[in-house]
Amino acid sequence: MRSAYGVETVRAAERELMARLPEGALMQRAAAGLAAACAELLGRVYGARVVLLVGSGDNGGDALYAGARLARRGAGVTAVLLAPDRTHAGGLAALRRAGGSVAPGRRDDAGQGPADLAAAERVILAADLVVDGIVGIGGKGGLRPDAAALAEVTAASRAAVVAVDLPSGVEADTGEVRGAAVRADLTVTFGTHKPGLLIDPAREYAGSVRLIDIGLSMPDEAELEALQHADVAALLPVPRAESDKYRRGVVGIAAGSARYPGAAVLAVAGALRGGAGAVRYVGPAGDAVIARFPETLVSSGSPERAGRVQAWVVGPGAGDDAEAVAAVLRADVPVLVDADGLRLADRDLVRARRAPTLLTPHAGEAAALLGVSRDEVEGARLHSVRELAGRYGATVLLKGSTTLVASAAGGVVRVNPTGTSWLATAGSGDVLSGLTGSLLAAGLGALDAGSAGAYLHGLAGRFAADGAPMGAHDVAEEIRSAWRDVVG
Ligand SMILES: NC(=O)C1=CN([C@@H]2O[C@H](COP(=O)(O)OP(=O)(O)OC[C@H]3O[C@@H](n4cnc5c(N)ncnc54)[C@H](O)[C@@H]3O)[C@@H](O)[C@H]2O)[C@@H](O)CC1
Ligand SMILES: Nc1ncnc2c1ncn2[C@@H]1O[C@H](COP(=O)(O)OP(=O)(O)O)[C@@H](O)[C@H]1O
Ligand SMILES: [K+]
Repeated sequence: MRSAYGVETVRAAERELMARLPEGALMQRAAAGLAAACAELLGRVYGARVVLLVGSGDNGGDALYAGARLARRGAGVTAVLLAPDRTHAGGLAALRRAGGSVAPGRRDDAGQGPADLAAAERVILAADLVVDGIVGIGGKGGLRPDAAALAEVTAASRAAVVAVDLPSGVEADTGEVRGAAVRADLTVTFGTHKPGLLIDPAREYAGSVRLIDIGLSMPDEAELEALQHADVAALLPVPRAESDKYRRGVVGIAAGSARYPGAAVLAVAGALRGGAGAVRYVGPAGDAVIARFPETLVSSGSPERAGRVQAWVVGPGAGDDAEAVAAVLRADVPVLVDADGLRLADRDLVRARRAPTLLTPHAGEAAALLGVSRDEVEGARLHSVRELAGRYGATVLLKGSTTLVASAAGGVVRVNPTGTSWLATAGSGDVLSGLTGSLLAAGLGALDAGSAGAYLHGLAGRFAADGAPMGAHDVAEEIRSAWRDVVG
């Protein structure tokens, strides 16, 4: 399990540890890890041109001490100071002792003003490596103009960019990015991941992320967590000697329409690979389903008369069949609502349910449910998924470049680490809903089913694409390889 904690929790853990350590020890640990990562990225430190972007807090202090270490190994290190009078004094002294220099300030005489942008631009454009120590977990709001200008110059440079703790300009707690932010190739983060490093759009700015252990001990419950293979393997159902098809769970799929029979086929394709013992299909696309998957138990008419199921999936390609959605929501078993079902589901009916409900919107569907724009959802995924979960009293899986799963009761949010943008292909969401519904039928809770489903689906997408375009049915076919990879 990879866990991420918000700023307040990190600060509390830092305070607790700092009280037991000599002053400055934590910053030295951070700087040592940062310098080692920079050296590795550079390959050859001696003679490398390194520029430090230094803000007024301890994030800048980390950059300065790391820069001093690199200077001692022969790099030419120049610091660009955003606020010379508030620069970390110890870090700046260490850099100077090691032979590093400071880019000229705006007042030519003593060079004491904030960095002159033209001078900063010259050194940044000539650098091999830029170390972004503008701001870390102390950041508030979008970058101020001076800092934003440096982020923009850095983007124009061909230097490798290493962000200290976080790319400056991204929100640590949410993954939101308001205005300019530094785009890093590598982010070296300290003590623990922060939610912003795992959630888009901020995640994209972070590049690859390296975690440096500085000895913090974090609470058991994280704010955000990403399952790994072993966590998913422990959740996946395995048939035992006493299993039969009913005991393994029957998943009902109420999906598809005369117009969209393919959605039914794809949802069934996912469900057949999700661990339930049988898949029932109810709806107008029975012929298409049975032609492709003869093992499906097919019926038409109302879901209420389809026979017993342990979980329902409703909505993919369902058109306007509001009655089928209402009938499924009245069933006292776990229900997954996707696609058209989201539009048709009555919120009070969802809220009144006693069995678990899992809603699986993409950003556009979530936007419609929340009454905001798609951009707002994509810019604030964590907020959006929590808000929807609260409003509907349901577990919500928000799909997209960062898939998140949140429970109605709050608590930890799961982020899926396996996704791939190749999954942005018509019908792949239908496969996900079938697969995840099958996991619900097999007995997983809604948070676990959603996160294990997204995990397998992401992995299957990677296997199916393997660097080339693929269709949603290819994803369904690779679920079995993904499953084997996870449990193997
Ligand atoms: N507290 C600790 O024990 C440790 C902290 N470490 C480092 O310290 C950082 C936190 O340091 P600080 O609390 O000093 O905070 P930061 O250095 O992250 O940021 C605070 C400074 O940035 C400025 N600032 C805030 N928002 C800004 C914006 N939007 N645009 C431009 N400037 C802005 C503020 O004026 C303030 O001076 C961590 O991210 C990490 O890099 C590490 O050295 C490890 C140990
Ligand atoms: N840019 C992306 N990166 C990673 N995964 C994505 C991206 N875009 C879409 N996906 C995934 O692809 C699937 C698409 O689902 P959905 O939007 O419901 O499509 P459809 O309705 O056509 O089935 C979801 O699992 C989603 O998380
Ligand atoms: K930073």
